[in-house]
Amino acid sequence: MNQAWGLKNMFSALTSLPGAEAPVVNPASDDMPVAPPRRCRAITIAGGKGGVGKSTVAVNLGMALSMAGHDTMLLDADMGLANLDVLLGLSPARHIGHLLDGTCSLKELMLPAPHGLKVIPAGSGARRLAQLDTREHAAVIRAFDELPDPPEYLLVDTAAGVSDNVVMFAAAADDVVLVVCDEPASLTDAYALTKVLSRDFRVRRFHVVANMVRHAGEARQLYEKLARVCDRFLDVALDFMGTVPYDEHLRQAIRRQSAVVDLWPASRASRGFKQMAGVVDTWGEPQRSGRDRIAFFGGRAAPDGVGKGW
Ligand SMILES: Nc1ncnc2c1ncn2[C@@H]1O[C@H](COP(=O)(O)OP(=O)(O)OP(=O)(O)O)[C@@H](O)[C@H]1O
Repeated sequence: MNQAWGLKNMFSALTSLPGAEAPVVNPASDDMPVAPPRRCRAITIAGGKGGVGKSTVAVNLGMALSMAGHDTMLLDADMGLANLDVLLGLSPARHIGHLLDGTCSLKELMLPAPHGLKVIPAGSGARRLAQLDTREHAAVIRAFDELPDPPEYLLVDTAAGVSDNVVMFAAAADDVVLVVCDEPASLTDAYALTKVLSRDFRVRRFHVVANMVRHAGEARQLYEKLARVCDRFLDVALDFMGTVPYDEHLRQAIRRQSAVVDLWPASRASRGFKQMAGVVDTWGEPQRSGRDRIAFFGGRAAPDGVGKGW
């Protein structure tokens, strides 16, 4: 089996509720079918370049989805340099490393954030975590299978660059969001990531968020620049997902270790995040299922050396 394709379907499979395809019979009414439970939609937030606002978008889009009544989970996949817990003022006692060494479950790792958002912290300052191999990343992805009640949305915040960590989580997700801002390196790095994901992992669709936008028209220009070069050289489709204006409220919210959508819901940035949450809500359920592909990682023991010296 092509590994990339396997992973892509795996993530969807592992975050799907058991029995998601089959109509469920309501026990109260003998044979009256009820709607099957909704599948989890896994959305990876990437961008290539550091500092473009990936974590900011992940936290605020995640909380905007929660505020809109969606069961939402945020996974910090910036292993070794985690910062979502800091952005939200959370104090994790454990991290993904403890999940990998088997000393806690995904559910035990989960931290509650405001408005019902759930956060899975990655751990900071552990070099070993920043060097997870393919099997270890796969084990993290597989751990979602343990969740008896997967969320409606799983947002995955990734690191900068095109490391294995970033491409595995992006390739495994249902959607990839590219966060860009008006800096030449942001567009070239976003293009490089798009190229790797499309060429090596067959990711064909990307959603673009223009961040730190300072004037009307800048967001569209950014999107069009990236779309033009991708159209010319890659076999991908890009859609424009939304805009976050440059907004000092965001920096103040970070200093107060809170999400701007929580502290200042009427700010310009918050309005951008809420619009984006509305866009995500139109995507509906992921089409892919592939529960049978769970066997791809099934039965693998914890990789050697995992959990030593976090
Ligand atoms: N729309 C915005 N308006 C003002 N400041 C912003 C905006 N978006 C992000 N920032 C600021 O830019 C900085 C970088 O943001 P963030 O940490 O989210 O980027 P990142 O892409 O996740 O970075 P890294 O790759 O290093 O993890 C932060 O100080 C954040 O407050």
